[in-house]
Amino acid sequence: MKHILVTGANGQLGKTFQEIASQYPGYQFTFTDVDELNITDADAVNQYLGAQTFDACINCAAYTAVDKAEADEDNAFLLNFQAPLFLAEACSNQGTQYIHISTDYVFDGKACVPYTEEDDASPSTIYGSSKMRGEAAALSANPSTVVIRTSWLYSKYGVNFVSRMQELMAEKESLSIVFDQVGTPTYALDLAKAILSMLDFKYEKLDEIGGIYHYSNEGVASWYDFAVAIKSLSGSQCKLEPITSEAYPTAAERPSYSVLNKGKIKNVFGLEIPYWKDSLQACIGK
Ligand SMILES: NC(=O)C1=CN([C@@H]2O[C@H](COP(=O)(O)OP(=O)(O)OC[C@H]3O[C@@H](n4cnc5c(N)ncnc54)[C@H](OP(=O)(O)O)[C@@H]3O)[C@@H](O)[C@H]2O)C=CC1
Ligand SMILES: Cc1cn([C@H]2C[C@H](O)[C@@H](COP(=O)(O)OP(=O)(O)O[C@H]3O[C@@H](C)C(=O)[C@@H](O)[C@H]3O)O2)c(=O)[nH]c1=O
Repeated sequence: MKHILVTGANGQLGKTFQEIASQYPGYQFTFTDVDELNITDADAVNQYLGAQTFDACINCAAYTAVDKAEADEDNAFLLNFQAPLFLAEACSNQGTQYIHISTDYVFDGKACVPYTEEDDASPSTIYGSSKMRGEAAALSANPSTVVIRTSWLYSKYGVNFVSRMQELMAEKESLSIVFDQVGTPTYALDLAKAILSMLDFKYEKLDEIGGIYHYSNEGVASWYDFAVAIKSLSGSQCKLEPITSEAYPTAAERPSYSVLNKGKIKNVFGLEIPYWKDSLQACIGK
């Protein structure tokens, strides 16, 4: 029986792991959030990982408020850079496989073909910079770290673009949504299952293939396209207007293109990835 520690377990990805845990009888899960294990406390992290034997630690905790981070740099870096370093070091000391989640926002968005793991990260936001530093710190302290970059995550838990759109569509007659930022939505349930199948598929060898992997759903969409699909699946009558980013100023400037190339994760782990609209239907239909 493999023992998996999930940190940040009350966030949307963490709750998704909680939802599916019973479908994986080969794994024993320990779920922690800040009250049980504050990952910004190095001593607490060392003690927690030293007190029990974990085969893997999946870190779902992060500072994810992209606009707020612009004026809250210290806290964003504490959670997204320092804390992953503490976890990666503690995992290395204990022989625990560290799985770290990162983001498409490490890219500046100037590309026009999907980003591979070899492409240079050059974030334009504090959130993206803090996540980029976190990836690098974890990999340098513990080269067997598996970093999974994902994008536009949604689920039935917490606040995300899908829940926000559904709420706004119910309140307003019309919404304006940017169409010049393009990426790929990712259903947290698909990501969680992919991570568990990675642990299962080549678990014995996982520590030999540390590095960065890209995972999102298949396909490409703008936020406007995403909103149109949410509207259609939710049966909303709200009018949606496509606008440019210039017409929707935000504290953090999002990448205009952040599609991830998933060739590596599919080749190494033999993953089959669902198309984003099918997964959206699976989420909203639930
Ligand atoms: N959301 C998205 O669209 C995307 C997310 N990602 C990445 O995916 C991962 C999961 O994101 P998501 O599930 O959306 O994140 P959430 O923001 O939903 O969840 C993060 C969780 O971490 C908890 N947390 C905060 N501080 C600490 C701490 N010091 N110690 C332990 N736990 C803490 C939060 O608690 P509290 O709420 O009380 O602060 C929350 O429960 C992150 O690494 C994120 O960067 C990547 C791409 C897209
Ligand atoms: C609510 C709203 C947003 N938007 C725009 C703003 C922004 O450019 C885009 C997305 O909005 P959000 O702020 O909801 O999403 P954002 O917080 O940028 O989402 C990001 O979160 C982090 C954690 C990640 O790692 C990324 O992969 C990505 O998922 O939609 C509109 O155009 N109209 C609207 O009414």
